Amino acid sequence: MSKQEVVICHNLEENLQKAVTSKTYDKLFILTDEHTRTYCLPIIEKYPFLAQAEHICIGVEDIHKNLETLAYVWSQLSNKGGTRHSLMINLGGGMITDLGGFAAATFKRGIDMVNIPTTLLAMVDASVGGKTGINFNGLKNEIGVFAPANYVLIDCEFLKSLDYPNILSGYAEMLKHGLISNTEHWSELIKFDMEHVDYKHLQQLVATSIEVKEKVVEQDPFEKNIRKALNFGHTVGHAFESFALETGNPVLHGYAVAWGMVCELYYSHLKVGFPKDKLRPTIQFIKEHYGKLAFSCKDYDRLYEFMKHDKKNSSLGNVNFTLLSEIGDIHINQSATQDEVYDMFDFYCETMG
Ligand SMILES: NC(=O)c1ccc[n+]([C@@H]2O[C@H](COP(=O)([O-])OP(=O)(O)OC[C@H]3O[C@@H](n4cnc5c(N)ncnc54)[C@H](O)[C@@H]3O)[C@@H](O)[C@H]2O)c1
Ligand SMILES: O=C(O)C(=O)C[C@@H](O)[C@H](O)[C@H](O)COP(=O)(O)O
Ligand SMILES: [Zn+2]
Repeated sequence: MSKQEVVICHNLEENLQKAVTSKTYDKLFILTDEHTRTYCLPIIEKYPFLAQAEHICIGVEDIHKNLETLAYVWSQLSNKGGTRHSLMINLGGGMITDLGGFAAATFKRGIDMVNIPTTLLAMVDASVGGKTGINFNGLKNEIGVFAPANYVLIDCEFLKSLDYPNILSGYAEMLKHGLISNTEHWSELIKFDMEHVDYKHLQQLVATSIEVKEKVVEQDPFEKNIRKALNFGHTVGHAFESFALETGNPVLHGYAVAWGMVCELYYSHLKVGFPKDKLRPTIQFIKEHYGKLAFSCKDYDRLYEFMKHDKKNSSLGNVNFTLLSEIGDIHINQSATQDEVYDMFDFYCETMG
């Protein structure tokens, strides 16, 4: 996988111009969803070098991260004269960078793309590292490819119009980066005042968070080994997310990851000795800020069924976890029996109230 250039922008116009003139592109496409078309597109569409760009807009959030929307984007690229020498600019959150990235990676076997993430989650996680895809068959990211954007342009100005639940959602992935990196970063994240967000300080934390992800991706771009660390919290988190979507109460990805981390930290404590003095404050932070997902023991079988489809598994029936014996001490390819998974759910229900 070729390396992507991640730029923390001080002048987005200049950085984007550099990206779109880095090669001779015959056509520029800007992909937005209905919200980023309203809140984010006005910031960039006035740039003179984007005057002739074609616009494609899709519906919002994960219910649209599907095959139908993907086919719509492909048809727009095709009908509006896209060629292999066109450039796709994905302007939005993780839904846009995942789906737009997959559309660009597959249209005419792949065209160049630039990600301009506009949510906290997409800045620290989704736009970086090359995982693209769509949900399919009720499962998260079931279809996709690894395809890094040529450039990722980070501008925290976009966060000004983002609602608080989506700030929290992105913060959950930052917390994950804290847990898999080092105590200093984790502790700074746990102490951060989420009720009165200091955006300058947040910007510094964003830069550190991106570095954590980039370092892991550089070592293992195709998730054969250590990249599984970035999936911490997701074995259970994706099951929670798919379950919530299926039962008609979709939740934000980061919330599902935060709740997934409660289960996986508990299991880390049992299986590899993650220390209690870090378990408690992390769970407390998640409980205070993210509330809880409502489910009962009647739902355990369904949740377990979702977990059997996790991409880290090598065969159905063997659920693969990434665990932590300390902050930054990562144990990949750990497994749990069905009883152990149900014990995690019991712990979750008892602890989260
Ligand atoms: N590829 C990866 O490595 C990776 C990593 C993490 C998450 N993901 C995926 O990312 C998706 C979640 O991404 P997300 O949390 O960014 O959600 P999202 O893209 O659905 O955006 C959340 C909401 O915020 C709106 N929005 C975006 N930017 C805005 C802005 N600046 N101002 C106002 N509103 C704005 C969107 O329209 C949407 O309504 C999930 O599908 C998840 O699976 C992928
Ligand atoms: O970049 C990665 O690797 C991750 O696992 C990051 C996750 O936060 C992200 O949600 C990713 O899309 C999950 O991938 P999946 O392979 O479990 O679908
Ligand atoms: Zn995630």
